[in-house]
Amino acid sequence: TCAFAGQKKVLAAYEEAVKCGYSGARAGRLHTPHGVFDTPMFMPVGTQATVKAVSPRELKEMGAQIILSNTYHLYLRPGTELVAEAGGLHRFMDWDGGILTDSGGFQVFSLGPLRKITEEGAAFRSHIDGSTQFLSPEIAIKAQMNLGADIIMAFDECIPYPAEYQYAKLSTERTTRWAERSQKAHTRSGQALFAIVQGGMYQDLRRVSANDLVSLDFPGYGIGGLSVGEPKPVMYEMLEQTVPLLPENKPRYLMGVGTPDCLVEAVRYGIDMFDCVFPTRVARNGTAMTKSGRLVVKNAAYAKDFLPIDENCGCYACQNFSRAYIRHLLKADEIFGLRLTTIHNLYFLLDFTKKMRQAILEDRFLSFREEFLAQYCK
Ligand SMILES: Nc1nc2c(CCNCC3CCCCC3)c3[nH]c(NCCc4ccccc4)nc3cc2c(=O)[nH]1
Ligand SMILES: [Zn+2]
Repeated sequence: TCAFAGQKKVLAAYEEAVKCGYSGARAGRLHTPHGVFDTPMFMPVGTQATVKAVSPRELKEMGAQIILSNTYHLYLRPGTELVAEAGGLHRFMDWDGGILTDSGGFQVFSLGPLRKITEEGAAFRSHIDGSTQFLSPEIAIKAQMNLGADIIMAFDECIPYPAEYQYAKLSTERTTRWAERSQKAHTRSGQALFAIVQGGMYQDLRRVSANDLVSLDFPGYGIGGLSVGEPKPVMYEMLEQTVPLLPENKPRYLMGVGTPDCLVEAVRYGIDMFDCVFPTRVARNGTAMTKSGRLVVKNAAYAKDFLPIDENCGCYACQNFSRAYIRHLLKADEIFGLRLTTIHNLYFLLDFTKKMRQAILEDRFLSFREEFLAQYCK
């Protein structure tokens, strides 16, 4: 099971926080069949059963605990039965840490060119061969049981932004019915099924969604329908409305959020888990993440810069190579260049969540947040 046990709540800081502004920040431990993991945590994304350009050994070395994979992609190719025959995702990709799979809801609505949503589920065209496919709560849960992740997600609709109130209401109610169907279809013990809170950008719908899903009693909760183009203050407002309604002793997973300024704000509201393609995606076009913002190492300015991307960074790229060298590799289309920027960006975010955890445990999270935000330009 996936119990959120042994969470350490530093009451003194919270008391202080409550007086000068809400802080639900917490440092917890997540129990799964593949280990006990520290939160807050960033989860590297491996869409097709690989975190692009890095090996499982390098992921372990940089401190990755749980990685993501995607039901939508693996269902289309190579097929989830094949992965089950291979012994499941952990065996297939040689990863013995934690794995979380998304249910495919988001990808169907964001990748699928054609999409028709009914009470039954979602019809879409495969982005690989254009064939017509169909996903429902039952199909998505069966696929995730085949893949064998430690944490799986209920089949949901990520409401687009902006959306009319009426549409958001109907979709959120349907997502709750889909969560119940996901729960009924989930028969694999030792595997945790998280529900996903929706509600668009409407406070009342967010509260109804959270309350309905809490009464269905899941071991953890994703917060969906955010980071879909809404202004950041709106995202924070939705978090403020939603997170306090979720059980304190269960993990909260903010889906698709991955820049450090958003992570530190979300942790303040009580989020424990994050995933985002951002760090690996921008790495592949030569952008490195640093505590003062982004550094486009491909720029001519770094042609003769023999310093590392970040001299205080402990990652393999910063310990051994210069900006000039990495820029040269990227300009020469050398795969090793992408590997180095990816390793740096993943290490940066994994290390950032470790630093937030330490700050929470030492009663200094709010000052950590202030200092970080002062230095980080979006
Ligand atoms: N079920 C579900 N998933 C969501 C996701 C996918 C989370 N990442 C899965 C991961 C699995 C492995 C393959 C990759 C995806 C979201 N991602 C975002 N924003 C990302 C916004 C973004 C940020 C940077 C770059 C691109 C997009 N909002 C999301 C909302 C939902 C949601 O309501 N329901
Ligand atoms: Zn580095």
